[in-house]
Amino acid sequence: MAELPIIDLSKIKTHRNELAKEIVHALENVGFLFIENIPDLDFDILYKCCRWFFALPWETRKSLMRNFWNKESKNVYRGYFPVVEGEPSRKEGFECARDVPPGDTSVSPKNWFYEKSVWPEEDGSFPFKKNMQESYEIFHNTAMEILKLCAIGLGIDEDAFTGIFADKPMSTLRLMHYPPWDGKPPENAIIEDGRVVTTPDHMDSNFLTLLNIFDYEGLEVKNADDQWVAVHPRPKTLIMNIGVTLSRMMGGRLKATRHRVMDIGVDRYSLPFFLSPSYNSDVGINFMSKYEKGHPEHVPERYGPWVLHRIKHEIKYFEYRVLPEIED
Ligand SMILES: O=C(O)CCC(=O)C(=O)O
Ligand SMILES: [Fe+2]
Repeated sequence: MAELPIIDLSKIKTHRNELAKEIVHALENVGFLFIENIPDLDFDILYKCCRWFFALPWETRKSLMRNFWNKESKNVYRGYFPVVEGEPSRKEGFECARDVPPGDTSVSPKNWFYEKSVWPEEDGSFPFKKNMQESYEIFHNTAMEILKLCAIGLGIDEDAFTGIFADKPMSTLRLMHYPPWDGKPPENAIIEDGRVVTTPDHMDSNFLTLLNIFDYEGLEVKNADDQWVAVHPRPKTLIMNIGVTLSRMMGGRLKATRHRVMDIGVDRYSLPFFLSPSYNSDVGINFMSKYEKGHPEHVPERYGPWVLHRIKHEIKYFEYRVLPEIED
């Protein structure tokens, strides 16, 4: 695979069916694509958000740390997670989301997936919270437009997918910083050919990911011939892939492609938006049988419990295996 397919969103009104077919074709084959000409998205602001946050004093980052790493914190899920020595995933991150509207009593207080985002104090020189909240909404809207195209390309109702995000999506906007290894990397970060990973081989668990890699190399995806291929950054372009949730609903017809990040020897920043359905929405298998005859019967399944089990007990990435269970 040479380059990833490129979807030009400036054609969204004029070439709707064409784009829809291109997206579905890309998801049926490569599973990764570039998205360019995204309305309203300011890549310079996104980069500034990364640089601003990770330049904050350690004490400030620590005060936003999840409760697992800082017992003085109340936040379990949102906020800051630190670099954990000995992990093959060498990154610190900051995660935020759209808060549930005040007074919404439909969410159990024990359901930490919906806890309020925590924010660092600002001195007025850079509107970090405002930029992050606005960017979250731009990513969300972009994802909804893409999912409409995806449905059109599959020949089903345009809103077949968007409905499960209408009420309280569990999406996350994450800033990431990969600092260079401090000395020798741990054995579990060294792969077959002696090279070093900073995010090991994985598939995303959520529904769809929109990723910014700025000007950084390092991302690799596995192609249909089972070869790792480098994704070179393109200016002002997002990388899109789907997660296991959507792939599983589609019986594997749309591909959740394996990917990893290689050590590039210097600080690396990236910014993924992990689009995730609402906790109670149905992401069960055989989704297409809701729209077409000839598929095995759809089996309803709630997103929240399914994804918690997957990230905590099956995948066990360091930032997720520490999460508590949810009784609901
Ligand atoms: O940092 C990157 O380029 C990709 C990170 C990634 O794949 C992830 O966080 O799921
Ligand atoms: Fe990923």
